[in-house]
Amino acid sequence: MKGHLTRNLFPEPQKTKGRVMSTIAAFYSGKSILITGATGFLGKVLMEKLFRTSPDLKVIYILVRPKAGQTLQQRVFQILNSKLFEKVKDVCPNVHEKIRAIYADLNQNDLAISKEDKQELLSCTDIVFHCAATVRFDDHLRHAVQLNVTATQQLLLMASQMPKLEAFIHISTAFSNCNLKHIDEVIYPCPVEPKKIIDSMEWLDDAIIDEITPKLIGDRPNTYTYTKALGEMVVQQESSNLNIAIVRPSIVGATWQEPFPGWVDNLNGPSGLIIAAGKGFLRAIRGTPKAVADLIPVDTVANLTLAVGWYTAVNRPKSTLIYHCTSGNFNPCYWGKMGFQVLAAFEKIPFERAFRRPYADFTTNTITTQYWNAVSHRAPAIIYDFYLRLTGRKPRMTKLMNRLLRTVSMLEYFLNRSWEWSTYNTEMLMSELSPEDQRVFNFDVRQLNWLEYIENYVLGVKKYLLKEDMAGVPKAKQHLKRLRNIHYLFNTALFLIAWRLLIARSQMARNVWFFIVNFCYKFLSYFRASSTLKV
Ligand SMILES: CCCCCCCCCCCCCCCCCCCCCCCC(=O)SCCNC(=O)CCNC(=O)[C@H](O)C(C)(C)COP(=O)(O)OP(=O)(O)OC[C@H]1O[C@@H](n2cnc3c(N)ncnc32)[C@H](O)[C@@H]1OP(=O)(O)O
Ligand SMILES: NC(=O)C1=CN([C@@H]2O[C@H](COP(=O)(O)OP(=O)(O)OC[C@H]3O[C@@H](n4cnc5c(N)ncnc54)[C@H](OP(=O)(O)O)[C@@H]3O)[C@@H](O)[C@H]2O)C=CC1
Repeated sequence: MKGHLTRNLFPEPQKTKGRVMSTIAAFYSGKSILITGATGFLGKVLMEKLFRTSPDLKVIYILVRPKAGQTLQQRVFQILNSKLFEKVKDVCPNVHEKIRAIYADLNQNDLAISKEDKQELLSCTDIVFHCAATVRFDDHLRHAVQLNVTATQQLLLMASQMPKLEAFIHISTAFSNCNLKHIDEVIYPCPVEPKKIIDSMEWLDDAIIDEITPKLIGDRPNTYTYTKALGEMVVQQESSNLNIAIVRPSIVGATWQEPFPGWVDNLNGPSGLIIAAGKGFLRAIRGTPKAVADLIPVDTVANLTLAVGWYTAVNRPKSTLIYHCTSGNFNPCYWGKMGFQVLAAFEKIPFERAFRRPYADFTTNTITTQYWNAVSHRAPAIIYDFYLRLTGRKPRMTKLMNRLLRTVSMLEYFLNRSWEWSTYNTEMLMSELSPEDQRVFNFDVRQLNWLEYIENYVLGVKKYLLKEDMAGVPKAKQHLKRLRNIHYLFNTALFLIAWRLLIARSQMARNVWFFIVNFCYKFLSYFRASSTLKV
C-alpha cells in the first residue's frame, strides 16, 4: 500500500469565518474511518473529537460487541446520548447516520465480522485507529494474547486488503517496555516471536500456560504490558506492506480541556484510587513521592492520535514511526505532589457518604506498608463489619478492602519507578503542525497546569463516575465533620482504655498518674486562690 496514492493529500487550507481551517480537520472530511475499541475510554473521546472537528467525515465504522444485555445499537445510542457527545450534536446533527456499528468480537480468531460487513470495510476504509485491547493487568495470558496480539494481527491482515487505506494507527502503551528505564521511540523485540506465542496458545492448556507465564513475561510486571509489546512486534512485521504508526500513551487520565475538563468514565489508572482515597478507604499506599507520575489526559492522547493519522497518511514515512504520548519530560509531576493535590481537592470537593475522612500517605517500604494495611485498612474494615453484624446487616467491608488492596498491589509497580521516554517524533510532529492545528489538536502538555487538572479530575470523578451532585457538597462536608468528631472520640476512648489497663498492671504508670493528678489539683487550687485574691 505504501506510496500507492497519488491524489492531492495537501488540500489548500480553507478559510472558515476569517480563520484558516485546520488542515487536520480538513483531512478527515469525506473520510471513512474504522475505529476499534470505540466503546472504551479513549475510543469515545477520539470519536467525539473526530465528529466535532470534521463533521463532514463520511462515516465512522466501529467494531462493537453486544455487552451487558445491550445490543450494538443500544450501546451506540447510549454513547451518542451521553454528556460527552452533547457538543457533537450541535456541530453534526446527523451524527447517528454517520456512525456504523459493525458486529465484531476480537476474542474470536476471525474477529466474527460477517462477510458483507467485511467486504464493506475492505472496500471503503481510508484510515484505521486500532484502540481495542484488554487493559487488565491480571488477564490470563491466553486472553491477553488473543486480544492484544492475535486480534491485532487479524486486523492488520484485513488492513492489508484495503485498497483505499491511507494509514493504520495502532494504540500501544508507553509501558510496553517498562522493563527498561530509558525507552526510545523504537520497537524492542521480545525473546519469543509473537507467532510462536500465538501458536502455542492454541494447543497449551491453561495449567501449563499459568506455569510458563512468569517465564514469558520475564521482568515485566504483568500480562498486559507483555502482550502489548508482542502486539507492537506484530505491527512491525506488517509494516512493510502498510503505512503504520504507533502511539504509546502513558497513564491515561480524565480530559484536560475537551469537550470539557474532568470527563472520565472508568476506574482504570488513578481514577479508582481517587475514589478509594476520597471515600476514606485508602489510607496508605506504597509509592515513591519523588517518582514521576506520568499521567496524560485522554483528550491529549486523542489529539495526538488524530495528528499522527494525518501525518502518516500525508507524509508516508519510510519506517513505522512511534510517538510517545507522555508528560514526564515536558511537564513532570511527581506522585507526592499529585497525591497532595488530590487530597487538597477533597477539601473543596468532598465525596458523599465517606467511610472515613480522606487522608492518605505514601509508604516507602514493605514493612511500613504491611503495618498500615493492618492498622488503617484491615482493622477498621473488621470493626465496621462487626458493627454491621451487630445491627443485623451483611458484612461487606473486609471483602471490599481485600479487593482494594489487591488492586493497589497491582498498581504499585508503576508508583515506585520513573521512566524516561524520548519524544523526538512527538516533538517533530508538533513542529509540523500549523498554528491552527496546534490549537485545535493540542497535545502540548507544557501548557498543562497540574493543580487545575487534578481539581477538575476529582470533580469529574465525583460527577461522572460517582454520579454525585454538587448540591450535596454541604451535606458531604457535614458528614466529614461528624467523622472527624467520631475519630477524636474513638481515639480518646482508646487512649483512656489503654491507660486504664496500664495503670492496673504497672506501679510505674500508677506513680505517673498520681503525679499528673496531683499536679493538676495543685495548679487548679493555686488558680482558684489567686482569682479569689484579685476580687
Ligand atoms: C501526600 C500523599 C498523599 C497520597 C494520597 C493518595 C491519593 C490517591 C490518589 C493518587 C493517585 C494515584 C494513582 C496511581 C495509579 C497508578 C496507575 C498506574 C497504571 C499504569 C498503567 C499502565 C498504563 C496502561 O497502559 S493500562 C491501562 C490501565 N489499566 C488499568 O488500570 C487496569 C487495572 N485494573 C485491573 O487490572 C483489574 O481491574 C484489577 C486487577 C485491578 C482488579 O481485578 P478484579 O478482578 O479484582 O476486579 P474487577 O472485576 O476488575 O473489578 C472489581 C471491582 O473493582 C472495581 N475496580 C476495577 N478497577 C479498579 C481500580 N483501578 N481501582 C479501584 N477499583 C477498581 C471494579 O469496578 C469492580 O467494582 P464492582 O463494584 O464490583 O463492579
Ligand atoms: N487507559 C490507559 O491508562 C491506557 C490505555 N492505553 C491503550 O489505549 C487503548 C484504549 O484503552 P482504553 O480506552 O483505556 O481501554 P478500555 O478498556 O476503556 O477500552 C477497551 C476497548 O476495547 C474493546 N474490546 C475489548 N475486548 C473486546 C472484544 N473481545 N471485542 C471487541 N472489542 C473489545 C472494548 O469494548 P467493550 O466496551 O465491548 O468492552 C473497549 O471498547 C488500549 O489499546 C490500551 O492499551 C495505553 C496506555 C494507557
